[in-house]
Formats: sequence, structure tokens, C-alpha cells
Amino acid sequence: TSFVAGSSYIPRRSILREIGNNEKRVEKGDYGVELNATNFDSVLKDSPATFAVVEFFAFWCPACRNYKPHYEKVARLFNGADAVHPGIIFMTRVDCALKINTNLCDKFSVGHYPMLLWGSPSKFVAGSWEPKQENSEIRQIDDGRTADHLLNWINKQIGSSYGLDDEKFENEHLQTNVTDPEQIARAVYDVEEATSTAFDIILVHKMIKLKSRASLIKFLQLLVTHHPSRRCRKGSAEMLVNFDDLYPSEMWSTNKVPSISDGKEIGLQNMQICGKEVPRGYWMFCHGSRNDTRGFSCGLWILLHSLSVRVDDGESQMAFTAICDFINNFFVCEECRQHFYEMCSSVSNPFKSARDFVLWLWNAHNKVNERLMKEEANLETADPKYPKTVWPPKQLCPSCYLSKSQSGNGHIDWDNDEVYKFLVGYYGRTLVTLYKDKELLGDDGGNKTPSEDLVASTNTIVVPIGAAFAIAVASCGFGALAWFWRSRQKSRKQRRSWN
Ligand SMILES: Cc1cc2nc3c(=O)[nH]c(=O)nc-3n(C[C@H](O)[C@H](O)[C@H](O)COP(=O)(O)OP(=O)(O)OC[C@H]3O[C@@H](n4cnc5c(N)ncnc54)[C@H](O)[C@@H]3O)c2cc1C
Repeated sequence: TSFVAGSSYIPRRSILREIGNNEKRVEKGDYGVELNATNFDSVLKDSPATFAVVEFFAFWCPACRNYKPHYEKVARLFNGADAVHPGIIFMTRVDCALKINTNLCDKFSVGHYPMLLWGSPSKFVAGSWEPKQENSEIRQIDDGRTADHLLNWINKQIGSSYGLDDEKFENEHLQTNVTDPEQIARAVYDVEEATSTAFDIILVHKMIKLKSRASLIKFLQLLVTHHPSRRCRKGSAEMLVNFDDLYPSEMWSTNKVPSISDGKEIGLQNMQICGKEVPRGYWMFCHGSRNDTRGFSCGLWILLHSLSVRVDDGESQMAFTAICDFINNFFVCEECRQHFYEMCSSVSNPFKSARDFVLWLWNAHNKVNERLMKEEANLETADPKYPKTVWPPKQLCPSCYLSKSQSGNGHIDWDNDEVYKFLVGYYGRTLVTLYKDKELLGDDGGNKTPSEDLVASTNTIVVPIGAAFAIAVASCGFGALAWFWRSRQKSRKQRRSWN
């Protein structure tokens, strides 16, 4: 099966890699990218990273030579094809001893070597900096004299917890033992990427229509409350609350391009549901041995399973319809969409327990696996390293298999209680808590509620009337949350008008 849009996404890391490769003065093994006056603006402008560090140095300066290994230790984490934390910080350097860079270094008031500046890449473009300038969006890094100090400064600045010893999880290493239950911990990256990709596809293909709008809102509500990544919950909440502004009714009736409001461009197009920092093209867990296998669709399954194990009994029917309608309206693989919806439609009684819903989704996925097992064998389209199997294999969950039924004609007698327990552990606890960098993955350790995220993350005064109405129509189970937001937003408005 081929997907309409997935293949055209350029992994953001490849941009960094290209920059690195094209840079003539990069010494072998250098991670920091050396820029000069001719490419400084253009390279920073194209950088997908959220932040940039520029080290101004002079090639003749002995202190700079000694500083370089420190800078490189940090740059290794963020730059290049093997970056441990790609797409977040772009680490560069400029040699001020080269004549060509004199004006550039003057513009940034370089008075000593090495000197480090910090800001978003776009602020450096045609930018300048002065030491006493207040409210500048470029800042001097005042304590970066060793690798440790520099990384500490960065961690404080962006609230992260990166360590110099952080290592990239190698996919090859990960996949050598597919029966290791801890591997799923890394899939939170994939869940984030799949969520972002799904919404990119929806926007690129202008798929939000009058009839599908309510189902998108309903799915967003599910993401707000139960997405395993905090930054995706936060982005979904922003999208949901601002839905009417971002996607005004004239757009879904006429498909017009969004207009300009309050001097800012509006439209969902400008929103990234899980934030700008989500790595693309990474596929930690869902990495295929070929480019055209796994990836997005694998990540989407994992998203669905990780949502299913997080809902409670009272939400199970709502989550079921939210997922079914979302796949039906927005999954652009026609065969997948149809088959999945057939399975959805064959459910006759509403779900009353989360357990039943989790097991239904697991079973539906296994039905797809069984069908594809045959299809892929006939067409020889399977990923040779990841053939479809009925899941979980015995090695991963021995207790899921009832002892009597191990052999025979392929039929498996499952112990559903054990399967449920396993799924909750695998897609629930393990998917989040085993991962080492809680900041990056947005694990809040269960300390914060999504509504707190929402209140902290949006400036919107009220839930727009249309979206609120659609929320009310679309949901019952998640409705309490919607009303909570609405009342919070209203009371904020009142507080404002009193001030
Ligand atoms: C809703 C949906 C419907 C699809 N329908 C089709 C279709 O009709 N035709 C088609 O060609 N492709 C379909 N696909 C794509 C297909 O199912 C696979 O996603 C794709 O072939 C990549 O396979 P994969 O090896 O990465 O494993 P996937 O099937 O994507 O599974 C991802 C991971 O989930 C885990 N897993 C596997 N089975 C289960 C289970 N039963 N329960 C819980 N976890 C499990 C495993 O760890 C596996 O590696 C569909 C995808 C989705 C999301």
C-alpha cells in the first residue's frame, strides 16, 4: 500500500547534514558548522533548529584552539547526521580573523575570543548585538568556558536536562531484539512524529471539511487528554481552543486561504501540533530496513494503542468513535481506511469498559497483520527484517498464551486478561517512563494535568463559539474538559476586564 503524502517529507536532520557536508572549512570530525559572511544569513535562515549558538573565534587564538574540543563536545549532541538531540540547537562558529568576516564580527560587537551568542536562528539573520542592549533577543552566553558549563547554561536557558554523555539510540541496536519490552520506551518519538505527520497531511490535503470537522475536534480532545507526549497534548489543546480562529467557518465552506488578523497570519497551517522541535525522519522504534516500509503507519498504530490504554471506562466508547472517525476521515491510505472502518462498523454494542476497547483495537490490528502477512508474502513487499506476525509474540508475552494452545493449525488461544495487562504495561507505563530524557519527551511524570498545560500555554480568551458547539455536539465523555476550559477562559477574560 502506498500513502499519498508520507514519502514527500524531507527529514529535517538532512538539512543539517547537508549544511555540514557542504561547509568547506569543516575539519574532519567537526560538529560545529563554520560559517562566514557569505553564507551566515542564508544558512541560519534555513536552519530548522529552534535555537542557535554562534561562537566567534580567531584561528590564531590559542585559547580558542583549546576551547574547541569543549564546544565540539556540546555540538556533537545537536549537530549533524548522528545528532543525539537533532533539530533543537544549531551550533556554529565564525572565524573573525578572516578578513571576509570583519563586518560580520563588528555587527555582533565581538570584543574578545572566543565569544558565544545565543538566540533563535532567525534573530541572527541580518542581525546585530551590542553588549549593553536591553531586551535583545540575542544573548551572550556568559558562562560557557567548558563543555559542562556551556551545556548547563543551555539547560537553564531552555529548561532541558541534556547531558554530555547522552547517546543516540541506534535503531540497529534497538531492532536486534524485537522481543525486548523496553524498546517501546523509545517509540514516544515516533508517536510524536506520527501525530505531526498526520496533521501535516490533513492540512496539506485540505481535508478539514464541514462533515469531518467535528470528528477532528473529537480526536483533538482525545489527544489533549491522553496523548503520551506532553508537548503534543499542549499543541492539541492550543489547536482545539483556537480552532475557530485558526480555521474559520468560511474556510471549510469555501476552502479559502486564511486571512490576516491582528497583524498575524492565522490558520492551522502555521501550527505544529507537537511543537517545532519534534524530530522528523527519525523513527526510533518504527525504523524499517527499507525507506518505504514502516515509519508513519507504524507510528500511527502506536499512537492509537497508547491512547487506548490511557482512557478510562467512561471514555472508552467515545475514544473508540474518535479513533474510528479520525481514521475514516483523515487516513489517506484508502484500503487501510476502508478495512479499518469495516471493523469499526461491525461493533454492535457500545464499549463500557476500557479493557474491552483496548482488546478490540489489539485484535483489529492483529486482523490487519494476518491479512497483510499473506498479501506481503505473495507480493514480496514485506520488510525482510520485520515480517508481519500475530502479536505479541510468545517471547514478548509468554503469559498471553494459554498453555494448551501453543501448537496446532495456527490458531492461538489468548489469555485476554494477560494480554490486557501486557498492553497496558507496554503502551502505558513503559512507553513513557523508561525514556531517559523527560524534558524532550514531555513526560510530566503525571504531575500536571492537561488542562494546566492548556491554561499555561494559550492566550486565547474564550473557546470560540463554533468550536465549543462542535465540541458539545461531538463529545460527551470529554465534554467536562471542554467546559472546564471554557469556564477558565471566561474567568480569565473577566479578570482582565476588572484589571
Ligand atoms: C488503522 C490502520 C490500518 C491499516 N490498514 C492497512 C491495510 O489495510 N493495508 C495495508 O497494506 N496497510 C495497512 N496499514 C499499515 C500496516 O498496518 C502497517 O502499519 C505497515 O505495514 C507497517 O508495518 P510494521 O511492520 O511497522 O508494523 P505495524 O503493523 O505498523 O505495527 C507497529 C508496531 O505495533 C506493534 N503491534 C503489532 N501488532 C500489534 C497488535 N495487534 N496490537 C498492538 N500492537 C501491535 C508491534 O510492535 C509493531 O512493530 C494500516 C495502518 C493503520 C494505522
